[in-house]
Amino acid sequence: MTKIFLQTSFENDLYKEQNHKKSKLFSYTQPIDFYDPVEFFTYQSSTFHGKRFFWKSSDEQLWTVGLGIAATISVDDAEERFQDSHTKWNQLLKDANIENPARVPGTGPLLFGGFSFDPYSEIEDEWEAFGHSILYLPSYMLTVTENQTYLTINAFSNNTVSAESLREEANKLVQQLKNDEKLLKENPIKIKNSIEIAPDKWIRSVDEIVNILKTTDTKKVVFARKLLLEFEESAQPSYIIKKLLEQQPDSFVFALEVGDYCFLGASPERLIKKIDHDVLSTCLAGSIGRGKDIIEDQKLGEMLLHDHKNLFEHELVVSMIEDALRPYCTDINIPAEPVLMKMPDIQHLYTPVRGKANEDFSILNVVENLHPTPALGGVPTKAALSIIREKEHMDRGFYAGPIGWTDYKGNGEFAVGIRSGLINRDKAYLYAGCGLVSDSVSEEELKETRIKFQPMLKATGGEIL
Ligand SMILES: C=C(O[C@@H]1C=C(C(=O)O)C=C[C@H]1O)C(=O)O
Ligand SMILES: [Mg+2]
Repeated sequence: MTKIFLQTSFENDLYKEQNHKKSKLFSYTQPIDFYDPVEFFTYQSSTFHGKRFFWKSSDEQLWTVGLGIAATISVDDAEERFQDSHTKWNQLLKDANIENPARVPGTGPLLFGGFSFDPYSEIEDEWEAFGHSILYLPSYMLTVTENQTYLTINAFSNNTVSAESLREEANKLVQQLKNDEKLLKENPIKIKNSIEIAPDKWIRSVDEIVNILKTTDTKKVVFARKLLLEFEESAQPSYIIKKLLEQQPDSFVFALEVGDYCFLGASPERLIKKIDHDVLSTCLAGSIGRGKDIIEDQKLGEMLLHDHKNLFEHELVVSMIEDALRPYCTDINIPAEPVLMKMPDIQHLYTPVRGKANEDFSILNVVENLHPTPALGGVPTKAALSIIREKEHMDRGFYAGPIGWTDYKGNGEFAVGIRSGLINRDKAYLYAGCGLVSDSVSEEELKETRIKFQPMLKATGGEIL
């Protein structure tokens, strides 16, 4: 039987063209019985630790989990990261031998990964392993969609790999999964310390920025801060993922591991989704807390829907997303007024943007055109980014950057990596930001970031701030 190379072939190796000169990608997908995605993520964690990803879409239409790395696409030139990733992905797929009879979006060869918020930021130690972009083609991938579970295996070989040998490999794995002892029991994570990084200084910077917004043409700046958590022991991402799924059922739940680092979170904000010709982006900006009962909750919601400051924060996002999608879409449809999106700790103003992809649409290029929207950057983008660089004094890394997947058919979905944290053994940084406009009040914005820390704090068993 022809030898096939599974996760060991490109382990810890960047995708280099010469490696793939002779070897080509063999990909095999088959439907299997349902298998729990979090259990799959935990399967043989000593082997796959550091080379895994997890994704659940906010509408629960797609779950995908990757174990092991068949290839990594990362790029040297941060400025060209979207275009270069797109080109390398197409090269990798060019002579690929793909067996995927069902051809369901999210199955077959698929890249999962993300991009840093700011390609010009200086990378701090904690984000070193991620660089400015990282996309994995997994060795083994589980997809749950449309009430069916699929297993995909990707491998490179210089020889012809028969579908038969990949099928055998798949069957072997299915058998092992069935026999696997379920490991997830209770959440053992305990927080030792939680330290907000310089909140007083952050408040002073907010005042300075608001002053700039009052006196210049800059209209909005999204300003973020971080919080350090220290755990009693190393925190396993599986437990945090499990909690996020339980506690934030309407969010995207994502995790991306690079060595001993795991970037994960529960984001309510879709950047872009494309399935066949259908395109969906969402504008999410403008926030208020949840009430302690239905009456108070409705009152807060009504206030948000009519609040000038929040409507302005929101409107800036809608018009930018419309402009960014126009070159790639026809039939763009945008409701005139936002509605409420209620998450467990917070409610937001929400406007969906729909369209049909034209022939110029390619998801990584559209992500490039959209990122950063004024929900994460500001207006005008350039001025806002330079204020963020000057005042924030932290490396956002992948926080607020695009995170998601694209398959070999060009389908895909990216969220923005907010309500998130970077876990490294017994430490984590959590991130939260908020849209500042000229009538922002710094104390209120601090409160808003405190609410935005809650999903990750609760999932790690932390105290409510
Ligand atoms: C920046 C964050 O959230 C963004 C800012 C919002 C706001 O200021 O109202 C709302 C949703 C997000 O677009 C975050 O959660 O860290
Ligand atoms: Mg806000």
